[in-house]
Amino acid sequence: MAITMTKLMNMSPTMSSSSSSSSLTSTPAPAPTVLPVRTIPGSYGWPLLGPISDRLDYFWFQGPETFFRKRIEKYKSTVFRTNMPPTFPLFLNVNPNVIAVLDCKSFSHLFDMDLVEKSNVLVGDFMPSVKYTGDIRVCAYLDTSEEHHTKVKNFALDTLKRSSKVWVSEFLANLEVMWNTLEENISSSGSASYLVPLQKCLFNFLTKSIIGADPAKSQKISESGYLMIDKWLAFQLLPTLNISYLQPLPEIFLHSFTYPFLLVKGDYEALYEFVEKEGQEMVQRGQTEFGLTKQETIHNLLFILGFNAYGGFSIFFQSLISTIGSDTELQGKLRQEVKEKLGSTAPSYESVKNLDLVWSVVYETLRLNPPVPLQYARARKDFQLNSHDSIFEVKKGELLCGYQTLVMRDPQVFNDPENFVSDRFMKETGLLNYLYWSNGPQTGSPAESNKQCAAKDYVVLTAVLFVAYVFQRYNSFTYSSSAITAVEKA
Ligand code: HEM
Repeated sequence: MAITMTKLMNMSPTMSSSSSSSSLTSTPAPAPTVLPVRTIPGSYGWPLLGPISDRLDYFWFQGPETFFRKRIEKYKSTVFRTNMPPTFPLFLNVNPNVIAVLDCKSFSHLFDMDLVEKSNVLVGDFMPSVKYTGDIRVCAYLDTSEEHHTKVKNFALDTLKRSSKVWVSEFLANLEVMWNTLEENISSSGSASYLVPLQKCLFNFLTKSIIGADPAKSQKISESGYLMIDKWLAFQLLPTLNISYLQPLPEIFLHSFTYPFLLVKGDYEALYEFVEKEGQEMVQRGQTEFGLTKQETIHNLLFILGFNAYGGFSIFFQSLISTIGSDTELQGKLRQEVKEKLGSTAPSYESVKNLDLVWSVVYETLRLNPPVPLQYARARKDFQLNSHDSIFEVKKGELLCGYQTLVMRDPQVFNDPENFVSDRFMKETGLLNYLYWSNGPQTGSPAESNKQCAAKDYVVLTAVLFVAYVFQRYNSFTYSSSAITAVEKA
């Protein structure tokens, strides 16, 4: 077992309540060791030159993973100072200075809302223009101390609860359309790129479940709603997105300035009008039950639908499909479990509960490929930050930056951390305390008092339903670079 008692005892106090249920902590633990206080290593470099050199390393010469790994090696520390893009020359009002936190223990400080605040730091010190969200700071940019966060987070949680009546049926119905399309394309062209059918499936299912509106009611939205959201997301996030090919063109044209909202204004207004007209029940509920204005309700619903849900699932399902699609042995095991435990019973909340390997594979995919790899939070006050081996002094106002892709490979917590171990979460259930993809432990509960993803449980369940559906329908499928090239029906 990878986690020793001493290591668990030394985890941050932020882990206390959820960690205590871990099966790994059931025996008395030895007293925690006293850690040395260290100055945070690393530097921000010369003004202008330091940030631009770090930006070029991050996007071009090294890429995000090597960028962080090289600095861990250089400073012999998982906590250090560095710069994060976007930076100079045209981001003069963005401060790129951060403290990187790259192990499970230091990263968990990002969840302690007494120590950190999350106002406007969703993607770092840089914040896309509020024009993209109707001049409103939507939920994900609000700190827990703001009254509006309480209102909107509770609205989001309530929306999900209400959507649960149709969540599974809508998802399965749209999955059927997706796989029918893929089969037709394989028959006609020998191969089927899955991105567009997947995004159409996600857009339809999420719009019906979250907004309570049927995209089919508007020809424009049903044909290109998913594309409108893709563009809206891309223009907001371009300065922060890693694009590894065709360098230096991305550095010059995509990472050097912000893109005006004007480029997607027409699309966003069409989506707004659609929600206003077809999602009346939800729009009304936001106003009467949660005290939001009509505009606040619609812009928040659009952000939850487009950014949180559609954006998150689009990334996550691509890694789920490629992970399972590239491993025929794993497909055999999943098929066997689904056949034995589910048979021909339709996948539902209840019927998928005992698919232990499927759940473990979903968790392991989230561990190795966290869909939202970067998380930020600002120190609310001066405090001491612990890594596994040291204590560091953090000053009020400093920005912490966690890169989950490395945090989720913390060798102090995970055995064989770099490799995909399909049954990892079947063998060690206590590990769910250290699965952080949702900006909180998988054992935590999203609430108004924290910034954990409102759909923490829905996301995992939806992925389990996806795998169960696929292996009820097929014995196997063949995957090759973003395409399905063959399916063998069950
Ligand atoms: C695979 C899909 C998803 C992923 C990977 C994901 C991931 C995340 C992450 C990492 C955060 C925290 C961001 C931060 O503060 O740094 C977050 C917040 C949030 N997510 Fe999700 N999410 C997904 C799906 C959804 C869905 C389906 C919904 C709702 C229907 C949702 C609603 C929210 C909301 C409302 C917040 C803001 C929480 C707050 O401000 O307190 N997410 N999500």
